[in-house]
Amino acid sequence: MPAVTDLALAVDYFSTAFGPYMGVMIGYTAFIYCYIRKSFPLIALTISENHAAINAIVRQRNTIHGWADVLQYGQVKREIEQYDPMAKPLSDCKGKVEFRSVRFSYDKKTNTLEDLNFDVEPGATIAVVGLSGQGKSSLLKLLTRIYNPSSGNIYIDDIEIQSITLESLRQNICIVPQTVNMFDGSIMSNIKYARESGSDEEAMDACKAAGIHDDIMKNSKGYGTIVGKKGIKLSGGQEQRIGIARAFFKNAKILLMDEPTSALDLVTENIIRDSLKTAKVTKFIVTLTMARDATRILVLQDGKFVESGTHDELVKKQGMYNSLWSAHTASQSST
Ligand SMILES: Nc1ncnc2c1ncn2[C@@H]1O[C@H](COP(=O)(O)OP(=O)(O)OP(=O)(O)O)[C@@H](O)[C@H]1O
Repeated sequence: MPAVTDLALAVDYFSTAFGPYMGVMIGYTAFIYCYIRKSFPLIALTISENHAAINAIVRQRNTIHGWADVLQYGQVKREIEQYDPMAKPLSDCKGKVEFRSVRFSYDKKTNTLEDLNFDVEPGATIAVVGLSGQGKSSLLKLLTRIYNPSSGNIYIDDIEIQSITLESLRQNICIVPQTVNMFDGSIMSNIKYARESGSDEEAMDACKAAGIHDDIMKNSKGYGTIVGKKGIKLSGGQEQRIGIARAFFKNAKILLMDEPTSALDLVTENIIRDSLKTAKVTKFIVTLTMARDATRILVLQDGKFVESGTHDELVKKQGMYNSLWSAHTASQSST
């Protein structure tokens, strides 16, 4: 029942921003608008992947600027929704991914990504690394069709992704974003909204794999503990692990992790690394800390791949990856 979830999320979020009466009105209006446009994922995606923008609106409470942000974001979504009317759902996704001559520009003037070519076999792990602002997150946004490439094509299982319905594409991809969105509700509902048909046991297994189960059980109400505005405040690291648990629980064939361990201690990071090694899904990981486990590391500089290989190969090469890795290990040993 994704439509019900979208409606509940819409009402909940708009109520937080605009008060209960306006929130219900705006939430319902937005829901009906999305229904008409056959785009249920719009609200859910806006909320889940653009948590920072929505939270900024919540913090500003009721300002007209907040609305402008929502509408502007909706504009981006509308552009993307102009996909092939003949688009079909992706059935039995294997998780093979291909980028062919992909170029992308946010402003149609400067290229953020240039001529990207690579293949990923099902179940492989790709680490995308580079300095800040080189285009790592942008690459992931193209795969989820938050944006379309300016030119070139992206394929999943040899099917061009613009020929796949947006809903189906996103059902087969799960994302651990840099900032994890928690909504008011129990920990269990925060995990299970990723896949409503999943069981409580599966949710708990996902939490064990993400190293958050023991923390949850320390609360007297366990998985029934309410988080968010009406309940306990989770630490950044706990939120991040809930985000990872959600992704494991969704059990999609392609997993995208955008700096998933930035707020985690070494022990928890190792639990997650072990879980990822056994997960039989295609993984894109944007973080240096986990790059050494990757089947292949792609080093991005100024929107282009400048190096590609395994950790050992790239360390031997003494190039950009080696510099990043040396700086990373030096910073780890000094903390
Ligand atoms: N929505 C946007 N509109 C315009 N430019 C953007 C947008 N998002 C990112 N950029 C620009 O695109 C470039 C690549 O950004 P991106 O976030 O992909 O880099 P990154 O390698 O993931 O960086 P970081 O490690 O800091 O997250 C940057 O110059 C950034 O300023």
